[in-house]
Amino acid sequence: MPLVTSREMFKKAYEGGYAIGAFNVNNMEIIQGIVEAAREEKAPLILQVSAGARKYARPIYLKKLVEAAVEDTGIPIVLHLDHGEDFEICKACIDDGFTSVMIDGSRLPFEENIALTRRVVEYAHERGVVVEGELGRLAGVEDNVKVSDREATFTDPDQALEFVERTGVDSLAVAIGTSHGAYKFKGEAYLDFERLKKITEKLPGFPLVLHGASSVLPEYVEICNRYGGNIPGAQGVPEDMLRKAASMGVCKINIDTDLRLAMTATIRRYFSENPSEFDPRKYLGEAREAIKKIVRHKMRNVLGCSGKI
Ligand SMILES: O=C(CO)COP(=O)(O)O
Ligand SMILES: O=C[C@H](O)COP(=O)(O)O
Ligand SMILES: [Zn+2]
Ligand SMILES: [Zn+2]
Repeated sequence: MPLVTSREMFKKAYEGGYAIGAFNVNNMEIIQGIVEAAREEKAPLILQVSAGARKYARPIYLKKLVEAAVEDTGIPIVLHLDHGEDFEICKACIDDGFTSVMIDGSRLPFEENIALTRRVVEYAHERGVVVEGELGRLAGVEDNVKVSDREATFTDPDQALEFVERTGVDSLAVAIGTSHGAYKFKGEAYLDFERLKKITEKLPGFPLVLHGASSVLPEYVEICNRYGGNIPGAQGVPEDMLRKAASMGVCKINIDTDLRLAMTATIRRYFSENPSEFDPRKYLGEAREAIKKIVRHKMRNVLGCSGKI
């Protein structure tokens, strides 16, 4: 099966009240860990590539690795651009064979976000590619710009409807209190489910996307810190909140930080317990296993997409 778009996946996910996991990829071990999990869970999958990932691995390497994953596993995989900041990067990815792109105009004034998103949608749809837009701003570090909690603005439900109608996007990332990275909440975790409900009511049947959805599992934070790391107070989105979001029109749930933490915790522990080992295959192999384990857990116990191929 070749790369697919998310159109059918989202339709089924919406109707079934579950979400598809969108996992960020940066190298071979991460890709292999994720796709092995998806294969064993029989789960549809979105692999997403950020501008930073393209810069790190170089576009052709990621593309070829994902192609290998598609050929090797035969599962439906979407190749998605995460947080495309301008028309040019979206065009480059579309021309390169991506089946989905995100144009992130959320930093722009409403009208400019609409104009930019509309332009990407026209280019993408002519080529059979789907587009995710974003309205509202997440707190935390995004696009290399620090957005303070104060400036973060949640998605307005009326604007969401107007945005979708005027741009023709296929899915919409909304801001309801999540943020990127490992420090999502200072006190108790809070997501604005009332707002999510209003957005869903304005856009019935329309797939929504939740960014910044890592749970920052205490187990991995603890291992990082025990073996020389220094990430005190890291906190993510509780998994039952993600389950709830998935039952309320959120069809795509973005996870990157949890994979980074699992990988780093595993490698830190390996180095500490095996000081004389220096074969990268040993520690990267364990890191790949850790990624597979956490992705299987997410699919089966949180997103609900296991067995949905
Ligand atoms: O939203 C994300 C990628 O677009 C990832 O969010 P996390 O930092 O919570 O993993
Ligand atoms: O949303 C951000 C993702 O976690 C990707 O992060 P990155 O830009 O460092 O690759
Ligand atoms: Zn954004
Ligand atoms: Zn994001």
